[in-house]
Parts: sequence; structure tokens; C-alpha cells
Amino acid sequence: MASLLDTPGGGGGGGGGSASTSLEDGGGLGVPEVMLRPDYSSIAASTSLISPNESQFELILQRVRDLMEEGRGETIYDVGIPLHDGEDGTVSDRGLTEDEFQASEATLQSIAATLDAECVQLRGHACEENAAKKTAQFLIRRRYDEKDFMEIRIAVVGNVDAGKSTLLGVLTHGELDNGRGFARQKLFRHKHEAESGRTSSVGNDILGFDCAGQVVNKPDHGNLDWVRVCEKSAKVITFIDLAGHEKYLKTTVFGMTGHAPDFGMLMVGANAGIVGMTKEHLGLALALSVPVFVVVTKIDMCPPNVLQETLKLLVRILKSQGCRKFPVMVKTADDVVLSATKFVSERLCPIFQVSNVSGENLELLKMFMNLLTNRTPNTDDEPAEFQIDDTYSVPGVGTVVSGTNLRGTIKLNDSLLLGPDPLGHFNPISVKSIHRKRMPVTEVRSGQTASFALKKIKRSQIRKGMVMVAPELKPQSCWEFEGEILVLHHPTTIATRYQAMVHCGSIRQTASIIGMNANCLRTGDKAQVHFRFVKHPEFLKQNQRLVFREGRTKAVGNVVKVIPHAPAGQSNLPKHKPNKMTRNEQRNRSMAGGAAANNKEIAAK
Ligand SMILES: Nc1nc2c(ncn2[C@@H]2O[C@H](COP(=O)(O)OP(=O)(O)OP(=O)(O)O)[C@@H](O)[C@H]2O)c(=O)[nH]1
Repeated sequence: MASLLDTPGGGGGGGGGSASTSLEDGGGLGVPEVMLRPDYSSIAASTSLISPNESQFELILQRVRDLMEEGRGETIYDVGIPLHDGEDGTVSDRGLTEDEFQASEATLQSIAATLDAECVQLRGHACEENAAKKTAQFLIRRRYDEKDFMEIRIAVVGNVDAGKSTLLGVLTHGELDNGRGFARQKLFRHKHEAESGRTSSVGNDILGFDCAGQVVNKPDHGNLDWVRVCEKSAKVITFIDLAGHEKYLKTTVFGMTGHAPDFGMLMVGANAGIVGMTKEHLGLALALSVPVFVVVTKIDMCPPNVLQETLKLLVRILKSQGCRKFPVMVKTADDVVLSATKFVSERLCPIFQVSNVSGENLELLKMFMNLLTNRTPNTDDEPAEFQIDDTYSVPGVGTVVSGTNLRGTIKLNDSLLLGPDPLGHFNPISVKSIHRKRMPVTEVRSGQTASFALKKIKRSQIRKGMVMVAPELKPQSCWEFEGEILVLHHPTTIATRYQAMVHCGSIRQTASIIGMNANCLRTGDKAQVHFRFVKHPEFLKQNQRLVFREGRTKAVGNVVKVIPHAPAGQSNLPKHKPNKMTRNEQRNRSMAGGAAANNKEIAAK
């Protein structure tokens, strides 16, 4: 099957090449430099932490505070490295003697204590130019109270049998696998999965790290108490375990779009190599701009030549024009720190080689996960916007919705607008209780997932893809929108009236193409397309990523224009119930009018 990744090597890295690209080469990746707000020149030297005067101490404190805010509660801080290396590229100013280093560490510890944060050394190095001097990096992480933690979502993808469920079992339950399915047993949720050994639901598993970076998961007789993990954690990694089998691709696409992952973990079985859905899943992550790292499993049972072949092909695919990634083999703790700090650049693709049976390199993988930071910008002070990805009816509690808070903060008893309903209305609801990872809390901030118990609403009135937003956002629903799409694969041609499933955030609904700026579309074509949802209106926003798929037909793109639907009488205005006739008339009129107007508009472009 043609895919985004089938483009032959070239462009990004020339294809082929050695599998062990040096990490230090990644310097020029265009990683956004830390914005230096105040004038830091008085603390720019590598020696500035040794014995700062009062004003220098304040400045360092402010810098660490700013960096932690940028990192949403944590930062990695260099010791013995000047803020800027000499303009001529000299690094002579680097490094501290043992005494100087100890004094610097003491200053940093006192700064961390002032900020109510923990400070642990991640790596230390003798300087190349002078072995008597050293540099180091420290993780400074805010101490969280019992009810709070940072959240990172990792979508786990890869072909069947790559070892996804096994790795998650090993990471979250702390016991190695026996190579015959022991570790994955702990994760299977549905009976049929346990029987067939295939993952079909979008499963969630958690791994907690405390503020010193230690794993806190301590299963009791095989059971993991989520509330205890969250209480002890400063950072909780949520794994969205997505299915490997082609038959569950729909679920996988939903997991990648609807669960707003920060990162993708692509699993590859060392001996099976890049087979089946591997490229498809990688292409999906790339299309949705989710940074990906790769975990090659089963290295304990793979002959070295086969492993090298797998790595070589992997590197070639990652470097190819369709991917343009910078693959990096992670083999030491140093590699972990460097790749975790540069990973957000999206172009870097760290590759781990692990065994779930012998445990080889699993510590490096855990260290990497501990250092990943949230990709969602802090928008806690903006109006709230929560996307619903599941609904439940809980005995004694009532209707519960779960999803991701994309923006703003939602507090207990807040009044929000829920919608759109089938008529495109948004209706007021209030939040009765909030859970984060099964733990009762009083608020949810931007980028966090949560479940809400809602007052006075039936589960049947809510569906995946709906949102709960702050009333000041004045949300509008839409039946129609324009998208810019790239067809990754279609066996023949796509023309007007073609229908397929649109995945956009947690929205999953069939839409029809009612116009486009080309007669027909084939694999590889790009076009501006006018869509109309088939069943009900949705809440969409400009620039949202979308996937348009049906069987093996797949297109990806962006929402470029939302065409708001003006429902007859918003429900927060005095209600009047239109009779069936008027409702149908209205619908027909808006369909015909909207489609005609927009076809004209697209034709004119
Ligand atoms: N020897 C060895 N076996 C492994 C390793 N990782 C997983 N396995 C075995 O490989 C088999 C498949 O692992 P799974 O975790 O079920 O694979 P999966 O990718 O989750 O598969 P789906 O859930 O069907 O997508 C199981 O029998 C595991 O015990 C490893 O590192 N070494």
C-alpha cells in the first residue's frame, strides 16, 4: 500500500546510512532557544552558581522559576556551562573544579528549596579540554501536593505482537515478562482480548514518577491502586495502548486524534522488523504532528544480524523524505538526557532497544519518560474547553463524561455549555464532581484529562465528540466546513459526494464531500475540500488536524474554515419547539443554501 512513508530516501538524510547516528550532531535542529527575558549577563558565566551575591542569587532564582514555568513545573538546569558559549564557538569557559562544583550544587539546591522543588543530578561529565573540570545537568521539579501531578499522554502504536501490552505490563507492574504473554495479562480489559491476545480497546495504563524521578507504581497482588500512584506522583505518564491489528485501525485513529497524545511510542519487534501496520501508525503520528520515539523490543531473542537489518531499515524510513526525522540510538543515560531535552523539536526521533524479558535498557526508557514534558501550552487562565471522548452511567453517581481539557481551568460546580446536541444547541450544565485518574479533585487545568459527573443530564443525550465550554466562548456548531487535505491513499479517485469518516479531535462522524477545487482526487493529491457531516452538527475549530478515512482510503489535513450553523433559537434563549415540518424545512434550506454558496466559493478559488 502506498503511504506517506513510501517515498524513497533522500532529502532529510540521504537514506541508508549508519544506524548509530551520533546524538551530539543534533545541535542544529532548530530547537527553540529558551527565551531570556531579563538581562542575565551578570549570571551568564559557568561560575555564577559558586558564590553569587544577593542580586545574582535573585536573578538565578528568577531564571529557574521562569524555566520551570515554561516546563510546566520542571526544568533541566546546566551547571558549569555558560549561558552562551563564546561567539567564536570557544568552550574554554566550561567546567568547574570539584570544590566549585560542590558550591554550585549547594546554591542550586537552595534555589530549588526556595521554589519548593526537588533537585537531582541527571548526568555529570569531565570536560574534554580539561579532565579535572566537570559539567552536569540537574532536574529541578516542583513538589506537588497529593491532589496534583503533571500529566503526559503517550500513544502506544505498532504492529501486532510488537510487544506493546507486554512493555506496558512490565513498566507499570514492575515485573519482567516470561516471553509467553505473562506481563500483558495484567492489562487486558475485555475478556475476548484475554482470549485472543489482541488489544482492541483504547486502554489506559499509568506510570507515576515522584519529584526525585523515582517510579512510584507498587502493585499490590498484581493490582495497581491508581489513586495511590497519583497521590505519590509529581508526573504521571498515561499510556494510550492502541491496537496493533489492522482490523482495529478505526480505534487506533480515534486514540491518536481523540485522546490528544503528547507523544507517540512506536513499538517494533526486533525480529519481525518493520511489518504490517508499523508504517501506517508512524504515518498517522506524523500526519497529526505527534512527536514519535521508537522502542525496538525482543532484543533478547533476536540474532544480531537481524537486529541490525531492522535498525538499518528503521533509520532509512525515519530519514526518508516522507518522515524527515533525525534518528538517534539511545544507549546511555547521557543520550537519554540529551534526547529528552531536544525531543520537543519534533524532528528528533530517539530509538531504544529493549527486552521485556531480560529488562535490558528498560531503565533508560523509564528515565526518558521521566524527563518528557507536557507539550500543551499553559492556557489555565483562558476560557475552558473540554473535549469528550467517552461517556458512562455510574450507579449512584449518574452521568459521567471523560476527556481532555484542551484549554482553561474547570472547577467543581462550574457552569458550562455542553453541546452541540442534534439541533446544534449548547445547553447549560454544571459539574457535580471531578476525577483525575480515578482520584477526586476540585479542578482540572489545561492539558489534563478528567472525568466529570454532570447534573441533570442523561447519558443518552451525550456523545463522543461533544464539548463542554465556558459560556463566554459563545460556541457555535457546524454542519459544514472546509478542509485542506492530502490524499495518502485511495485505490481509484475521490469525487464529490464521496463519503468517509472524519476524525477530528474526539469527533468521529461520516462526512460527505460536497465540493472541492479539483474534479477528482488521487493518491498524493492535495485539495481544498468542502465537507458536510451526515448525522449531526459538530463543534470544530480552524486549524484542527483531521483524518478522513474509509477502509484503506486515507487523507489527512487541516480544518481551514468552519461554516457556523445557526440553529433555530439557542436553548439558552426562551425555548420553542419547532414542529417536524419546520425542522426538516430548515435543514433542507440550510443544506441547499450552504452547499450552493460554498460550492460557488470553492469554484471561484
Ligand atoms: N522474548 C521476548 N518476548 C517478548 C518481549 N516482548 C514481548 N514478548 C512476547 O511477545 C508476545 C506478544 O506481545 P504483546 O505484548 O501481546 O504484543 P502486542 O504488540 O501488545 O500485540 P497486540 O496487543 O495484539 O497489538 C507475548 O507472548 C510476549 O510475551 C521481549 O522483549 N522478549
